[in-house]
Amino acid sequence: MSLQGSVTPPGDKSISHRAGLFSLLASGICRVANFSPCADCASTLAAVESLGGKVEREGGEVILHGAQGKLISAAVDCGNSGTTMRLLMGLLAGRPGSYALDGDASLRRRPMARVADPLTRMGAKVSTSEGRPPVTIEGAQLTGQRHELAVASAQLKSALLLAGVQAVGETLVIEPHLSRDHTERLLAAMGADIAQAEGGWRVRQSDLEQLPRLRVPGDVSAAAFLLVGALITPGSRVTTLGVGLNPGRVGLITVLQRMGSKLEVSQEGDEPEPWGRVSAAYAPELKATEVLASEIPLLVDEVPILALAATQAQGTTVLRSIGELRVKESDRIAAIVTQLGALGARLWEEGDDLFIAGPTPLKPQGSYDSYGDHRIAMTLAMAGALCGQTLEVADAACAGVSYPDFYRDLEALQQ
Ligand SMILES: O=C(O)C1=C[C@@H](OP(=O)(O)O)[C@@H](O)[C@H](O)C1
Ligand SMILES: C=C(OP(=O)(O)O)C(=O)O
Repeated sequence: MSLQGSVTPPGDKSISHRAGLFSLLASGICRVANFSPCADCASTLAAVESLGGKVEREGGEVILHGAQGKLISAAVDCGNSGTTMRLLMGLLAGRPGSYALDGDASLRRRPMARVADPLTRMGAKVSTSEGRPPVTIEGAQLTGQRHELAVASAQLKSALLLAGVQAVGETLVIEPHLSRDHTERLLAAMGADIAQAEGGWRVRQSDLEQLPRLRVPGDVSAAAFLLVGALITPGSRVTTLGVGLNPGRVGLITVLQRMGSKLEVSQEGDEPEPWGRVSAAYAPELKATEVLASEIPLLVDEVPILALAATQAQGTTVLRSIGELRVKESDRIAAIVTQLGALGARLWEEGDDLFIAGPTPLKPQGSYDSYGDHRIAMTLAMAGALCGQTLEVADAACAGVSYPDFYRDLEALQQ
């Protein structure tokens, strides 16, 4: 069965989170079109409301009423969403009040000390449970600091910039490798005093004003599953429409092009960020590649689906320094190795590097596990599509964490 046709993926999850959360600090009213319908962004909107922000929904748009930093002390459930929790930590650290942040069993396993420690240096009063959620915050007056991050993480960088925009003095954030810059772009558009400096970003205390309108581009990380499906499934051609093309998010496209795939990208607009269409056609002669540590943040959520593509490429693909994947919704390295391995793929880990030898025909037998991780569930669904069958996957419905209509869109493409 091939994949044929076009798909409009949901609004970008990262940008939707930021639009929702930043309204807590800003004045004005923002009408957001194409806000992501995913469960993670629903957690963000619920968090905004529990902290005193006003959110309305009208004709498919989300209307955010700026709370101007006047928040209410609250216990906030961040669900499965690391972005919600980490960005809120930075945002709430500078607000007067007491806040408690918690989440589901997966989020409770994820590291938060990487955010709590630098915030503490800025004067924040943050406590964690041995570096993990639940997190409590007593708002305090923050002081700007210079931060050189040990990990390239847009969530950590964003938390510190959100603290910095409320802090006395200058805050500088320098990453080991560049990561997505949605926070920097949106803060600048909302009037923040933010600029590039010393290879990172510096920010000063600023009043923020919401954009009156914001149209969220489609989520390229959601599109990625269907595009890779088309590349590896004979006879396929899929176009994804209206997807975000932020340079910090298109690492998968660059790597797949290097592997010899037929991927076409055409930019059609640049508001609020570059966006356009991406088409993929079956590529029978994919070649293995080496993906460098500096490229990983640009495709961090696409590693599972890139690993599936690599099982169909000639030679051994190496993904360097992907240790961050161990602390996502599941240990994604373990999940990829066991689940793709159970399908017959030849892949192994060496330290924080992942090796995938191809091409290997995949042969479904028995049942598979998503570990409750949406990116693993969707990767397994695309492996099934390649094999022309629907795999039995435990908790396949967790795809809704980022892409609620994923199975409907996949089915519509299957010919
Ligand atoms: O900033 C963001 O919106 C995100 C950043 C990434 O996490 P890290 O920055 O922690 O790697 C990514 O995995 C996550 O899905 C969304
Ligand atoms: C890691 C992810 O999200 P978060 O960190 O926000 O839970 C993801 O969407 O793959």
